[in-house]
Formats: sequence, C-alpha cells, structure tokens
Amino acid sequence: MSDLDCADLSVGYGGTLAVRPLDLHVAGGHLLAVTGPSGAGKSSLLWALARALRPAAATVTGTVRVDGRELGDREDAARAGVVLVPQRNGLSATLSAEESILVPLLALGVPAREATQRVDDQLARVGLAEFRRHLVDQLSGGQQQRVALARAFALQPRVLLADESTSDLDAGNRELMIAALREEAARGAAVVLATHDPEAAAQTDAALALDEGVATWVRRP
Ligand SMILES: Nc1ncnc2c1ncn2[C@@H]1O[C@H](COP(=O)(O)OP(=O)(O)OP(=O)(O)O)[C@@H](O)[C@H]1O
Repeated sequence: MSDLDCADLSVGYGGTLAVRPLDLHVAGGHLLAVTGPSGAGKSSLLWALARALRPAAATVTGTVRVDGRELGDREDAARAGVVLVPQRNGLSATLSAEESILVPLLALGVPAREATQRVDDQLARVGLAEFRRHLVDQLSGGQQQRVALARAFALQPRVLLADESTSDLDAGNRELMIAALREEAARGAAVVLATHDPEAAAQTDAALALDEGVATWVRRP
C-alpha cells in the first residue's frame, strides 16, 4: 500500500490562486474523486501532486509525499511511482496504441519480454486488443482515453492521478474503467480521479469538491 499526502499545497498562476492551501491524505487502496466545475482547480491540483508544474508556469507551495518521502520534482515523483494521466491524454498522435504503452516501459528499463506482456495484458483489459496497431490519431476520443489508462496501468503506479479519464466514454466503458481504477487501488495504489461526472464520482471511496480552488469534502474517506 502506498500513501499520498500533501500539506499546504497551493497553486497560483500570476494573480490567480487556482488551488488554495490544501492538506490531503489518500491512503493506498483508496479511490478518491476530485469534483468541481470547469476552472475549479482540479487539473492544477493533480499536476501539483505529480510535481509536474514547471516553476516558470505556476507558483506551487507546500509539500507532496509518497509513503512519507517528500517529492522534489517531476522526475522524483516518477521515481516514486506517481503516474499522471493528463486531461487530453498526453498520447503522441504518431504512435500506435501498443507503442504508446510500450515506449515508456522500455524507457524505464522494463525488459522487452515483460514490457510486451504488460502491453498485451493492458490492451485486453481496456478492450482494445484488436486496435493495437492503430495510430492514436485513428482512434476515437474514448478509445484514446482507454489507451492512456492502459499506459498508466502498465506502469504499475503507486500513485495514479487520472484527470477526466472517463469523460469521453460511454456508460459501459466508463463502468469498466472505474472498475479498473478500483483494481489499481486494490493492488495498493492511492488513486485520484478528477471528474465532472457525478455518476463516476459516486463510485469512489470518497469525494472532494473544489470550487474556485477551495476544497470541501462531499464524502469523507
Ligand atoms: N497555465 C495557466 N495559466 C494561467 N491560468 C491558468 C493556467 N492553467 C489554469 N489556469 C487557471 O486556473 C484555474 C483552475 O484551472 P484548472 O484547469 O486547474 O481547472 P479544472 O477544474 O481542471 O477545469 P476543467 O474542468 O475545465 O479542466 C482556472 O481559473 C484557470 O483559468
């Protein structure tokens, strides 16, 4: 089990305070929803938790810890097993579905045979085995979201931060992907899903609402 904690975490862009100082604990094994209207600060919070906001782009204060160890920068967060699925998926249009999952695994030094097995397993898990050779550009928005989730699952994250990762899915695939996020939590990860969708949020262990950067518990863990 891997715990995610932040203390006094805030995000500002020039004069805008997008996330007001926040203390948060997400225990390994739990799936937390971060809800709120457009512009509430959900993406900013997830990017700050992943230590992925560049100092030139945003002012981030506070600390983020995984299993008690403070994360310095994005590379440090990646080494600690933090995986962010960004809102627009972060996939490269010119890679195929399978390459999208394989390349980060090989870059991290996962042996080729194991990496290939993980690609097969995760494409099957998200129901896209027959689309493996399609370029990302040739996939629908919902299929791209499922590839992005498969890529994250293949990395076996200790902390998984998914930003609107079910927004383009039909109800059936949304249920499947939320079940997969729950399985990642059951494996021991701390999982956070930012979502507009009340039906997705209702299926999580706890829900935190953001409004103009102010966080309020809707359902406590
Ligand atoms: N790079 C940036 N520069 C300046 N302001 C930004 C930047 N990114 C976000 N903001 C502002 O910060 C606030 C929070 O934005 P954020 O994207 O975190 O919200 P969100 O809840 O994820 O919205 P959405 O649901 O539309 O994705 C908004 O007022 C937004 O305009």
